[in-house]
Amino acid sequence: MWNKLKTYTDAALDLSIPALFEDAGRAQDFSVCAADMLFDYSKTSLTDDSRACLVNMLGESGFEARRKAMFSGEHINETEGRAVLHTALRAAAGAEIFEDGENVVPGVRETLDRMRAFADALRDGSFQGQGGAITDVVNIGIGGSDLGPAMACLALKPYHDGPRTHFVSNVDGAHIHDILQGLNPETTLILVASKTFTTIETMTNAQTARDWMALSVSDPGAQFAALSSNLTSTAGWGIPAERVFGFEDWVGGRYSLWGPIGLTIMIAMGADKFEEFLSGARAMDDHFRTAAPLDNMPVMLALTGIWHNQGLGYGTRAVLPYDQRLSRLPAYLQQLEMESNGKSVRMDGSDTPVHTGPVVWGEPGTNGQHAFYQLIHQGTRVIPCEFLLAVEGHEADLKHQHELLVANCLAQSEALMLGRSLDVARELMAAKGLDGDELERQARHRVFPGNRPSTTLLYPKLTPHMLGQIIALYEHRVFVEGVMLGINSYDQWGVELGKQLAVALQPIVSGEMPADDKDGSTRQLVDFIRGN
Ligand SMILES: O=P(O)(O)OC[C@H]1O[C@](O)(CO)[C@@H](O)[C@@H]1O
Repeated sequence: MWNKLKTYTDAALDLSIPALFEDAGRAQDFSVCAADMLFDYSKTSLTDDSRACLVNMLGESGFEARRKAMFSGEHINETEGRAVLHTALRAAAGAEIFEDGENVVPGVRETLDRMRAFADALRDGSFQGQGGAITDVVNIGIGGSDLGPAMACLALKPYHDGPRTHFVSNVDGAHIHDILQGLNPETTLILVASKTFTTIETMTNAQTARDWMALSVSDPGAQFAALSSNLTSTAGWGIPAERVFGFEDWVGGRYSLWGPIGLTIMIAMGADKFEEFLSGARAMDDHFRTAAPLDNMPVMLALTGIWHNQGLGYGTRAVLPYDQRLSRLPAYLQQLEMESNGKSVRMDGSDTPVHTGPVVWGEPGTNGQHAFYQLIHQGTRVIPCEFLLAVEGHEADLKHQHELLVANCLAQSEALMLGRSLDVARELMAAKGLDGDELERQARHRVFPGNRPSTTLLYPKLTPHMLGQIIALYEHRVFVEGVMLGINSYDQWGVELGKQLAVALQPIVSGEMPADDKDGSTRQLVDFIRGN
């Protein structure tokens, strides 16, 4: 399958992206409009033929059957024997989605109703802390139990009208110290967010929070709630069932913000707005399962990614939101994409013949422009850039700033594509009065190679509904890329080894055990740490 693509990628290396726009219809032909969004991938080297090849490869990968299998609750996470049904968390009330013969939607809606009642009680003050109404909520979780809700809470700040929300993830005591420092234990609620309820960072931080609270209130446990699928452990931790919000093992951690793990989002902006967030994701689900490939935004986002990474060998992908409130989106996508598609063995146990997921990274624009864009424009590596931009900001009184933001975003994709030729650079230097060798030397530094690919996702405004659409778009992109690669996007065995070794190293670090059986480097590090 991958050999077929090579014919087109070889040819693409000589293509001029600007020249492709001699076709007046290119911008429109190489874009997808759906659900009020525009995804423009025309500033890439994809052509009708290479795109058709990718669409054929998609068909050959068994994509349609796999998509159906996912939405209908089959156990497509084969290495863990689980269904992949995060889409059920945002299904409409009354929908029917079966897993092992049981319709899971009533259970999902029941949990959402319980979340709503709890969030309402916190927001209207009927749930009281030991010093009055809850003013602050701290979500203690890591990975998927942190990145999603933390990203979404920040993204939807204009909609916050509930208690303040905070996130603690790192086992580094500095994190919880700095967050708790400013809070009143009598009016703070702790949400322990952990699918497994065994993650050492989260359980350690939860204990620290309980100790902190016990210094000030008589019943610290009364201000704790749990978001988990391990109901035995939450009970063992003394959190009463009415404050435990559970979910099933068919929700992967990095896909879990649509249910109980999203409780912080619901508390911050209210259950109705949370429903709008879910409805956005649902709209993207409906689009993804019904639209033909060329009109299907997640599919085309994925095929563009495959073209750049597996096709042209560009190993990283920059995600560049021109939207300050999406500043945690790159970190969130790092887990979503790299934990999902960072594999090297296919479903059947064979090695993958091509690279799998790219390195995903990024920062919001315009900040990134003043940091790493230099390398993107003039460095030796080609880095496909994915711009995201809202047509309208929330700050009506700062419209001129939004216009500047928009202009910057468009300018970057234009500069990446068009570049600046040596002739133009020479003219610039001549206009500065240079000539001869010095003109030539200085001009060369001012050349931009151009022909650098980017895509742009435009959306009207970052509302709860729109954020739901955007996140679901990326979730489905990961799915499509995973299917084409033939890998399981829903396990994460690669995180296990380090966790096990950390447990074994802790008594060595603390000096309870010798480091004798460790390698020379680890022994040296331990000696240095102990010696200092
Ligand atoms: O929600 P839990 O079970 O604490 O897990 C947290 C995170 O840890 C991981 O298992 C990786 O270590 C992620 O997949 C997950 O999101």
